[in-house]
Order: sequence, then C-alpha cells, then structure tokens
Amino acid sequence: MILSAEFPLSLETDWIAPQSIRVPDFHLRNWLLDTGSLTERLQSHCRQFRVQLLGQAPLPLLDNEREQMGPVDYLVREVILWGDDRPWVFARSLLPRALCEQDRGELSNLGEKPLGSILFNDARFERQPFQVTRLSAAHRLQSALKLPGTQVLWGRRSVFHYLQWRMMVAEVFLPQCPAYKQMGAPHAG
Ligand SMILES: C=C(O[C@@H]1C=C(C(=O)O)C=C[C@H]1O)C(=O)O
Repeated sequence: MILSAEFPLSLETDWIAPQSIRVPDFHLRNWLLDTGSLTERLQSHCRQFRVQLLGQAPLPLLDNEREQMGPVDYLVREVILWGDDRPWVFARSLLPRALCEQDRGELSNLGEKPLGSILFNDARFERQPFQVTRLSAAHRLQSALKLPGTQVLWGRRSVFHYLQWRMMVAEVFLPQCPAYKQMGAPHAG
C-alpha cells in the first residue's frame, strides 16, 4: 500500500501554542504533546510499521518555517508513516543541508529509515516545545492524500537543537492514527 502524492505536499497551516487551543480529548492531547519518539509509540500499536518516503530534497521553506529556522539551506523530507497498511501520519521535516552533507551523512540518505531512529539515539538532539495545529476537513492535505476528508486532523511540530543546527519535525495525525479514539475500537492506551 502506498499513498500517491506530489512532492512537496507542504503544510500550510497556523501553528499555535498548546495552551492556546482546546484539544477535544485527553487521549489526543496526550499524543500531540508526547515528547518521546512517535515512531516507537506507533510501533507499539501495530505489527508492521513502515515509512513511505514521498521525497527529500533541497527546497525553500514556508514563511512560518523560515522564521524559526534561520538563514541556512534545508533538505525538506516528507513521509507517510504506516501501521499495518494504514496511513497514520504525514510528516514534514527540515534537515540542515550542510549538516546532512558534512557531519551526519546518514541523514542525507535516510530513505525509508525513520528519522526518529537518529534523533532519539543521540542526546545532543534537544527537543524544543511543541506547537500544535488543527486542519479542517477541507484542508488541501486531505485532498492531496486522497483521504476521505470527513474529519478535522490534528498535528504538532517542534524544533530540535543539535550543536549549532536546528531541525524541525512536523507531524499530522491522519484519520486512522491511534492518536484518535477509533469509533468502536477498544480503548488503546
Ligand atoms: C521524529 C521522529 O521520526 C518520525 C519519522 C520521520 C521520518 O522518517 O521522516 C518523521 C517524523 C517522525 O514521525 C519520531 O519517531 O518521533
């Protein structure tokens, strides 16, 4: 299973401090603000976890990314995270191009290896506070991913500081993600 989508999909949305927005339920809020590896949490909810790479290339940033990331070049990486053949997360990450091409070569050819396997295995990556976002059912991401577009989607983003570098990770929970209480599903922790 793959989701066909153009690259970059981008992610035009407003990002808000968590204390300034009401998240509908505690379960979702817990997922949105979990500072651990999303990859690891998703892996605990499925038998087969997979990263589908939509693309990774040097690209311009959105205005509301650039204002946090400073005047350096970035590789934009966009992926879909799958759990047991269900698309669970769209992620857009900004990787400093010079870092990828110098010190951390493994970042430039990450491919379908989860980014979290690097970020959460090196204490020098220091996560900064989250911002959250609410995408309406009509948001273009839903139509671009050919999702049913019948529900509001929630996402989060944070900057990781690494030495003199900044890296941003933004994740949107897609409709089947365990971050939402699935109708009729037994309560998942
Ligand atoms: C940052 C993490 O890595 C995950 C994997 C990503 C990737 O491979 O591009 C992007 C965002 C994350 O959902 C994580 O596991 O928390």
